[in-house]
Amino acid sequence: MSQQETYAIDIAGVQRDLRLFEIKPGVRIAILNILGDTELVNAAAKELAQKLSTQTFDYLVTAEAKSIPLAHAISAEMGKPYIVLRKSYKPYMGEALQSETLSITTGKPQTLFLDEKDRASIKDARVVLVDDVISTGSTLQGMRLITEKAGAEIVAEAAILTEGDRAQWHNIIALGHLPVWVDE
Ligand SMILES: O=P(O)(O)OC[C@H]1O[C@H](OP(=O)(O)OP(=O)(O)O)[C@H](O)[C@@H]1O
Ligand SMILES: Nc1ncnc2[nH]cnc12
Repeated sequence: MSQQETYAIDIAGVQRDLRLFEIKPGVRIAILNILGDTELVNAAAKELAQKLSTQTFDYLVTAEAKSIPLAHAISAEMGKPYIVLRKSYKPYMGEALQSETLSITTGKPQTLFLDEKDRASIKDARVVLVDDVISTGSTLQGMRLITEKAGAEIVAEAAILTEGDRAQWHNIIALGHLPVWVDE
């Protein structure tokens, strides 16, 4: 196993040393946590907004939690509203739609909920799905299922970084890619 503890990356002109973390025995990923990192969020949002500028859409859609500031910043750049799929249900969400995910970082199922008011907003709308990192794609798949169930059309999918199997993610609008380190 490599002794490397961090992974250096340039994201939209911002340098960061991402901490390597063993998510399961023999498998390590470089953790990107954009919460609180205003410089990185704003730089990434600006570049992603530029890449999305050719798309005609009504809403950005993201999943709680770490990618919320990214969706907010892209929304501010592009003047388009955003919707957050929540990971716990509150009674005020009414007849919410739900779908199950299993992200690489969490290792156990999580449920995404689309509030009934947001569900009404995206019916027949054109949406762009946004995530901070797309790794196994489980969160992305959950977002796809729930937005399609709500009657939205997905016109693009964007992330700051993709991760792992690069070939899977050639249709994703992204600013870079992260390896996954697997012990021999
Ligand atoms: O492609 P996947 O394997 O699904 O992984 C990607 C997801 O994993 C992380 O979220 P996490 O589950 O850690 O939740 P959090 O943002 O609420 O911390 C990340 O923010 C993505 O949403
Ligand atoms: N490298 C990573 N950092 C933070 N969240 C992630 N979710 C999936 N891969 C991730």
